[in-house]
Amino acid sequence: MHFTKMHGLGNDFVVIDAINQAIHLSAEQIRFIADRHFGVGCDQLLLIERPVSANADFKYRIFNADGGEVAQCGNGARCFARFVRDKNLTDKDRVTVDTDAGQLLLRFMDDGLITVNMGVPKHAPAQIPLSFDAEALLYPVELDGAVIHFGAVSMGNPHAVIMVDDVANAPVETVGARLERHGLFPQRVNVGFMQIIDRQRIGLRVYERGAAETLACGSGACAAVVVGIEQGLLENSVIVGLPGGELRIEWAGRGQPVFMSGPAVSVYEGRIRI
Ligand SMILES: N[C@@H](CCC[C@H](N)C(=O)O)C(=O)O
Repeated sequence: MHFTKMHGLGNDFVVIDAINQAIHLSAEQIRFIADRHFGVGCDQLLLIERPVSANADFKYRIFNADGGEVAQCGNGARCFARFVRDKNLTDKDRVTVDTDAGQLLLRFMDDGLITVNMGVPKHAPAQIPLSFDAEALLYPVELDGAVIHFGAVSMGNPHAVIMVDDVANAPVETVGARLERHGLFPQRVNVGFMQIIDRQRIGLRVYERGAAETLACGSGACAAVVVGIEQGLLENSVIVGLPGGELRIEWAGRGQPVFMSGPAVSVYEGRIRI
């Protein structure tokens, strides 16, 4: 099986052309490929397939390192776009892709970055999903006797966002891991730790569902900015500083899509026998 190792701000991917190769991977095989000791190593594995809708160019599927299939991946979407152009699977400047979270529109920009229309965020608890009856700006959760408050939103995948004073020292591994599997989130959750630096800049670290902390999470960056704007703390265009680099996130408010702009890089080509 041929693959390309790619990354978006250090959030790394094994990307596989499943149009020109017959690929059927079990969850166990995906865990093996993603393993950093025995396999290739990656946060997510991406499969590029033929579209399912008449107006789309491709379909892409996303698997976390734990083997679970999920519906949304912002950094993966930019890598998908770079992959289909580099492999001459398309020469379009605007690409439409089917995902399990709906269609995404991707655009190659003159500055070399890729902008993704990440869709309209969903706020109702049932749509996240989150086990609260009523929607709120912040929800409480008790962990080890302490009450923590978080914002929550779906970007096609579930996100909880906790505000911190110092993102470098945020309890990402401990609180992130506990909240990822907390009973409040029936489909588990991605957990972001956001430090507001000013109204146009935040620092963010994300403990990802099915992958633990990554160097960057595109959908997590969108979720954090949406939560910050909803609370009146951020402008409509925000630079998100992640451990792996920066993304620009733009959101005009309720009912509008979120736009994410950032880089996507190919690292090497490889073959693996499975
Ligand atoms: N790294 C991704 C998100 C990947 C999926 C996520 N871990 C989930 O389970 O929803 C991104 O850049 O958005």
